[in-house]
Amino acid sequence: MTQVLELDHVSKQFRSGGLFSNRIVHAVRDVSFTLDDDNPEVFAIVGQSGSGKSTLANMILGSEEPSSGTIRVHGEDMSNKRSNKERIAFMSRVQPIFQNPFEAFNPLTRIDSYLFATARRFRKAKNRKEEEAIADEAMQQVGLSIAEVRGRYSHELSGGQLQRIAVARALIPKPDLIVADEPVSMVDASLRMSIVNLFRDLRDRLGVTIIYITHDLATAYYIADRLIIMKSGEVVEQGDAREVLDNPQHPYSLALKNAVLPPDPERAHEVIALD
Ligand SMILES: Nc1ncnc2c1ncn2[C@@H]1O[C@H](COP(=O)(O)OP(=O)(O)OP(=O)(O)O)[C@@H](O)[C@H]1O
Repeated sequence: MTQVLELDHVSKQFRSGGLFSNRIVHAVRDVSFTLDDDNPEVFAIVGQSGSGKSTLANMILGSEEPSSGTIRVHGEDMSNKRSNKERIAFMSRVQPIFQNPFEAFNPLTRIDSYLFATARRFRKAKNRKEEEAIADEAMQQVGLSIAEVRGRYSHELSGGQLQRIAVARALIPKPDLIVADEPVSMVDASLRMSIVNLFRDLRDRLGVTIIYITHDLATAYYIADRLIIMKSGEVVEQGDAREVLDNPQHPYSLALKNAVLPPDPERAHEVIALD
């Protein structure tokens, strides 16, 4: 069995409070998990603000180095990959979706040009016709088309549409892992369900593994196959999402569940829509 991603005792410390401060923040402590290649899943990383979720995401995306431990993508240790060619090969396999779709797209740049540039960079599109075909294929995967955004700018589109376009852009390199950091928290509540459903759909149709990072147990319960719950940088609970959330063992998971999930968690989707 091969692994899309393997975290092996990964930790990250930051020095906080300036150059001469000795205060150390343990943002991530000794986190290990694996995501198998032949079993695409939605894997949720759940925790409240400051629990270390984004630091973990940044390390998986290669934008932060672990202080200790190893991250392997398809068995390769990412910390050795330094050349531009190696970076592009890595990025084509692991793609990010960020929290704020309005920040992901420059207001002065046409939306379609982002998709075309990604098609040139990652799929070697040689002319506009090839760029259009690749961009349209990705847009169709998220229920849109290139015709709908041609010549338009980010302020002309809703947060929900922009987040779908961000997903389309992430699909262009044909990744096998998408790391989505709080992807619905800035999207209108009425559109959240359609975005979380899209992740499940991509898992099933394209076999993409999704790391879904959230503070929101309701969406995690609704879409995740497995999850880890983080507190102060540590994994306090992990396993099958339904099993963990139906019967949390750690007091923190229990408190989190009582705070956000309805008494009947099968109705989690109602909370997501009404939030
Ligand atoms: N570059 C940094 N320098 C110093 N401390 C940092 C840095 N990045 C994160 N931290 C600290 O590490 C801890 C974990 O932060 P992180 O952003 O990973 O948490 P989070 O769960 O993603 O929270 P949020 O949802 O608010 O982003 C916090 O105490 C944070 O202040």
